[in-house]
Amino acid sequence: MLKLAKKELKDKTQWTEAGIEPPEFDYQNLIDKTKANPEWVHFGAGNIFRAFIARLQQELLNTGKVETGIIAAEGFDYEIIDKVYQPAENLSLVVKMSADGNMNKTLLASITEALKADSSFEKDWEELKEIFKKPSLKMVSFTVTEKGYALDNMDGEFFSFVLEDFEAGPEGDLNHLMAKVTALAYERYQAGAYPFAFVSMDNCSHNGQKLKDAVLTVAEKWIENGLVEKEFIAYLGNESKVAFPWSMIDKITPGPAPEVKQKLEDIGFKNTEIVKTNKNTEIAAFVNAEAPEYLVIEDNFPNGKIALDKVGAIYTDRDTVNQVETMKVTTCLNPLHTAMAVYGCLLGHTSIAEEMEDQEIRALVEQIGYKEGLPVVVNPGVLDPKSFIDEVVKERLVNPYIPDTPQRIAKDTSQKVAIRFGETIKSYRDADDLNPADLVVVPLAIAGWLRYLLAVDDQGIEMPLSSDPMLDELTSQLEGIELANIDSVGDKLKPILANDKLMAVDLYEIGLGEKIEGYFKEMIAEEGAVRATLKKYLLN
Ligand SMILES: NC(=O)c1ccc[n+]([C@@H]2O[C@H](COP(=O)([O-])OP(=O)(O)OC[C@H]3O[C@@H](n4cnc5c(N)ncnc54)[C@H](O)[C@@H]3O)[C@@H](O)[C@H]2O)c1
Ligand SMILES: O=P(O)(O)OC[C@@H](O)[C@@H](O)[C@H](O)[C@H](O)CO
Repeated sequence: MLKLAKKELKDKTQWTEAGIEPPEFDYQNLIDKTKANPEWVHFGAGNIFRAFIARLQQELLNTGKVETGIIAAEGFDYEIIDKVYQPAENLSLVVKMSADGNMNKTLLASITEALKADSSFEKDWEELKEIFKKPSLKMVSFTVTEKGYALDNMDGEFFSFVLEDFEAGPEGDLNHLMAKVTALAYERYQAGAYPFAFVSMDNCSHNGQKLKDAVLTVAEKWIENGLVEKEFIAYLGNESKVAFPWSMIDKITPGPAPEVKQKLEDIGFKNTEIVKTNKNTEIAAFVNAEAPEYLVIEDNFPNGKIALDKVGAIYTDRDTVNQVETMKVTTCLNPLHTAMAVYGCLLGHTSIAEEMEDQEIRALVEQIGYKEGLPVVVNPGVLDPKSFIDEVVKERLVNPYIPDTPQRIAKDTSQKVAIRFGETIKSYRDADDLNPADLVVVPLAIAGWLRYLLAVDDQGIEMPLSSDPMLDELTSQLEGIELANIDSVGDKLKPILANDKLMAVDLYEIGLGEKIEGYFKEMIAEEGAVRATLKKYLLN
């Protein structure tokens, strides 16, 4: 039976006959070896982790280049483990969607355990502590979204549940993931101060620094409160002991799609239930993603590195990672995505590939990338920005088989605006021959996001907003703004556009605040005004 279960792995033929590539190693043996000498723990057991990261490890396992698997840890959304990992005995199906419609299917068996990282799940938490005490541990990686690292709000105040963690110390019942992983690092420190690397693989600018800052902040507060010895910070700050390599990861991995579920059911695959958890993760035992993929990691691993460079990843120096990441996250992919997400929702789209057939959206994407982004990109050498953006625009976003939606990408936009648009704005501010006030498409994207937050589409019909930790705060700031009533805007946009944490800079100080207010007002003038505004600024 094509069911994800250890016993079904024994009959390899049933999988190959169904066009599914089974693992070429003994899963139970892998589980035992990994338990004895764990090398890799990954936090954030979501979609990209299985589609890309764990799949690379499977390729290494298939060819005998590594001998242990990955231990998945989930420190936020425990339903993922209960509803997806446990019923499938930690196995998954990875479906790669090519542009010709071909679905390449892999039975993923490189994840050996899935643990809930919280002291309320005593057995799992104790096991994680034991894993962190093992000298063999090389890498602890993360795909936990930008908000997974945030200890404070937009006003720079620590969240109340983080303040509780500062008081509780490593032995307490911790709330925030960053406090939990600091507590686990403390276990390792006490066990022998063994070396290892903490690797963020999230789409945040300078992701390694972001992770390091969060972990060090927690550790400093614990020292201040007399909860751990001050030598702990020296261990965390010593790069030959604990490194925080930077990385860039790229592979468009939408949530599990109904059309893929149907195709899998058609071949008799059983684990097709799609779950939406109470914490808004859309997940299934199968994961669907595009074929292109890029993983660039700073080569800084004090306890040795996994041979990911044998399966396409690039290990390089920090400056190069920074340039590649800046290229992808701040100019050549993610800003295009965020702009087309908010405008796509406003214009009634539910598919990214379909949006690329909408001439205003296509112009938006092309101009934000080629016209305003590309001029400030530094060529990182290992990837060429022009070829990269060409592939994004001409091959990836248009692939009709990638079931991606503007609604997925619009999630958590408040956490991303500063990075995806703010970095380009700063580059224009800092360049001698450029002026941020001359930008058109980047401010149009920001105005589009504010227009999106009104939760009414371009036809004047109410639309649901994707989840975002700042949704209540932002929508209440915009309360009272009405379509076809420009006066209702008043000063309501000002605190948002002037917030340098949200926007990366005070947009009024660099001459963009009023411009964005103007675009916003044009877009609420009447029904259809969003499209008319895009036409006016992009197609003339
Ligand atoms: N999906 C993609 O196309 C893609 C591509 C490149 C990079 N990424 C990066 O990976 C991240 C996750 O993407 P995904 O596809 O796995 O998403 P997903 O929704 O499938 O999983 C999100 C994961 O993040 C965890 N998480 C969410 N909020 C958290 C919080 N506040 N604290 C701790 N953990 C939290 C969830 O529990 C879950 O494990 C993205 O935000 C991005 O930074 C994703
Ligand atoms: O994952 P996020 O929330 O940071 O951003 C949404 C998408 O833009 C993103 O997931 C892309 O698909 C990804 O960055 C492609 O590599």
